[in-house]
Amino acid sequence: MEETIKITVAGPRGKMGKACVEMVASTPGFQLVSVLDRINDGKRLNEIDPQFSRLPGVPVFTEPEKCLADTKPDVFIDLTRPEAAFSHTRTALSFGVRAVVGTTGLTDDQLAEIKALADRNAVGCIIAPNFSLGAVLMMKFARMAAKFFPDVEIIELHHDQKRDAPSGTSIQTARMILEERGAKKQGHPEEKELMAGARGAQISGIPVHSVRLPGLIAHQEVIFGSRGETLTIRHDSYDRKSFMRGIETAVRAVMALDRYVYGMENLLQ
Ligand SMILES: NC(=O)c1ccc[n+]([C@@H]2O[C@H](COP(=O)([O-])OP(=O)(O)OC[C@H]3O[C@@H](n4cnc5c(N)ncnc54)[C@H](O)[C@@H]3O)[C@@H](O)[C@H]2O)c1
Ligand SMILES: O=C(O)C1=N[C@H](C(=O)O)CCC1
Repeated sequence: MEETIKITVAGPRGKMGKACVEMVASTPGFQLVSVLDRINDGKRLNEIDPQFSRLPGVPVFTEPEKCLADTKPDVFIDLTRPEAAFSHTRTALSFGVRAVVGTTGLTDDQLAEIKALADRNAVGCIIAPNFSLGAVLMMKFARMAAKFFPDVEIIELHHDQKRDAPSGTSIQTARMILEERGAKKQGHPEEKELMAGARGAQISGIPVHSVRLPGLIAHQEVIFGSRGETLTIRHDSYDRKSFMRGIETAVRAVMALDRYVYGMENLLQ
C-alpha cells in the first residue's frame, strides 16, 4: 500500500491556495498537515475561512520554521508571492522538505539559488509557472511550430488582480520558442514605438503583450506569422481547478526527485 503524503500549503486564503487546500483534502493518499499563512498564527484552518469548516484540526502557522518542525510535511506547496515563496522554499529545502512552487515572479537569480540549494541538499523541488496540462501542451506545441514559423508574438491575458507582468507562462513560452529558433529581430528594421510599450515587452526579440481584465482567469495566445498565413495556438483556464491536476502530479513526482526541475514540460515527456 502507498504511504500517505503529508503536505503543507502556503497561502491558504489566496485564490490558488484555496483551490489547492480543497485538492489536497479530497485526494486519497494526501494529508494536509498544516497551512502557512501571513497572519492567524495558532488558529485552525476552519477558524480562518468558513469554506474550510469541514476541515477541523489543521493548524495555521506564520513562521515557516515552526510550521515545518512541528508538522513535518513530506511536501511543501507554495502559492503566495515571489518574496515569500523565495524565502519559504529556501527554508523548506534547508529542512530537507521537498517543494512544489507555483508562485510566479521569482527572478532568475532567485531561481538559480533555489536550484543550487535543492541540488546540493539532494531534495526534490519542482517550480512551474503553469500547472495546467493544456498550458504545458501549448508551450510544447509553440516550440514545435517555431521551427517552421520563426516570427511570433505572445498575448497573455489574466485577471486584474495579478501582480506580475508578463506572466510566468509567457516568459517560459518565449524561452521554449528561443530553444528552437534562437534570438531574432522581428518586424521592420526601422520600427519605432510612438508610445512606450506599444510593441510589448521583448524577450530576445519575441514581443509579449499583457492584458489584465476582470472576468479573465488565465489565457494565452501564441501567434505565428508567415507569408500568407498565421497559426494561433491558444489556451484558456476558465477555473483554477485546471491547475490542480498538475499540482497533484508534481507532488507525486517530487517524492521521487532529489534535484530541481523547472517546468511541468520536463515531467510530462
Ligand atoms: N503555477 C501555476 O499554475 C499558477 C496558477 C495560478 C497562479 N499562479 C501564481 O500563484 C501565485 C498566487 O496566485 P493567487 O491568484 O492565488 O494570488 P492571491 O493574491 O489570491 O493569493 C496569494 C496569497 O498569498 C498570501 N501570502 C502572501 N505572503 C505570504 C506569506 N509570507 N506567507 C503566507 N502567505 C502569504 C496572501 O495572503 C494571499 O492570500 C501567484 O504568483 C500567481 O502568479 C500560478
Ligand atoms: O493567476 C495567475 O496569476 C496565473 N499566473 C500564472 C503565470 O504567471 O503564468 C499562470 C496561471 C495563472
